[in-house]
Amino acid sequence: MNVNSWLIQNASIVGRETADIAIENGVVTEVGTGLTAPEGARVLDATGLIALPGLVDLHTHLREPGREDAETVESGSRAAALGGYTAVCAMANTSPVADTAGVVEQVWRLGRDAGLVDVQPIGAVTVGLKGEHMAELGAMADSAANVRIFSDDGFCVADPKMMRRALEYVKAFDGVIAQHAEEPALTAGAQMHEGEFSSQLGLAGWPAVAEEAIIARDCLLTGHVGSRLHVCHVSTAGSVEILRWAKSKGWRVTAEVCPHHLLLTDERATTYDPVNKVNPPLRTDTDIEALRAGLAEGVIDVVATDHAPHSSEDKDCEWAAARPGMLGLQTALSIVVKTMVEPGLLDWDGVAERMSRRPARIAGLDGHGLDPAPGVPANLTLIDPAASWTVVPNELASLSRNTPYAQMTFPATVRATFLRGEATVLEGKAQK
Ligand SMILES: NC(=O)N[C@@H](CC(=O)O)C(=O)O
Ligand SMILES: [Zn+2]
Ligand SMILES: [Zn+2]
Repeated sequence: MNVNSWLIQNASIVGRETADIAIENGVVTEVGTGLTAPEGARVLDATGLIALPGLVDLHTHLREPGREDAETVESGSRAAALGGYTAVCAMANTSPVADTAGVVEQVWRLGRDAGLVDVQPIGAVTVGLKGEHMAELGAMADSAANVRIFSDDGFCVADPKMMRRALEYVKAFDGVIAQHAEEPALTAGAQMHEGEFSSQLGLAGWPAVAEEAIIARDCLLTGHVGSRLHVCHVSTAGSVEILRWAKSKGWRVTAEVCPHHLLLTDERATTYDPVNKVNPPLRTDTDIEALRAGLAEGVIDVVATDHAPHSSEDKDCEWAAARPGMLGLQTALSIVVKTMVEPGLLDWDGVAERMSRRPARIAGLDGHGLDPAPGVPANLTLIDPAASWTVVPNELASLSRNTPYAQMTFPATVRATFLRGEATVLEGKAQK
């Protein structure tokens, strides 16, 4: 038996026609009806399931090196595979920071050894994420990790001159600067969204303008320099308007929204449960509506998880002391189904576009984000759209437990995930 050869029968291909998918040695060889199994192949009955190109996450925090108690490359990879992902981009805010060829190669190797998803390291823009000196972007790009996205995520590249230089530098290899848009002078001490609830609770607010001012500035810089900007975790209605304007200029700007910003509001802070503390913070119903519309329209290109595991010592404390961030990899698809597919804002092709094809294109991940067709690497996920599930924190694959969705029931489950024909998930269970 060849572990990378399969006949997947009766799957709905990206929500369209029902067909069989034949996979030989990790590559799709045929898509059609009544196919015979390749030699040595295993057969999987996918009646009622939807086959999507494997999901690609542009924004994942694995905590290795440095905080292996919160997540390792392997545990995060497992959570990703269970969430339907075949590739994740690993943020640079590790310890040490991924600001050298050595560290990005280490993360890349750990991902390859875990073998559950392709782990594509993101490199830091500045040394130690400090915003003072540019990191060795070229050396990271030329390394075995082949870095194309650079980000100081967790922190904003606040100095406009540094941002301009970084945008200019990455043009040489068609790289992207992914910005955590937060004007630090406007968010000092901030604990949650600045609005009705922050006044009520007496917590320092994080105003929408702190995000919007940086996005507007960076769009202008990118337009001026002719480089590529990607905006991380867009969270406000005003940001969507600015992005629409920047795109109308033809500037090379892309943007992501996180599932939690499509579903949860700042009212969650009234629980004082730090599981709801995240950066940028949960916003308002008006923002949610604009983010959903922007994602449907394509002003926001992709859904990214910002999976941010934190140990209980960093989360089970009072609100002000807790680290911001929440788990995301295993719930992202279900939340997109709930917030976008069920209300009729996206169909399955739209989901494939925003969770697989576009993120793969932005990250330059060849072999990902491709619909099943002869000759394409078999990176696939099989979804049961009719099933539902309830989030039980202890059952998640992450080493951390900081999900805001405990005991919530969501539509759609991931039944199987294939990485180059190897089943990383079968019957909803991780295979290693
Ligand atoms: N989103 C968060 O609240 N936290 C992220 C950093 C970040 O994405 O800004 C983390 O690394 O924990
Ligand atoms: Zn961030
Ligand atoms: Zn992040």
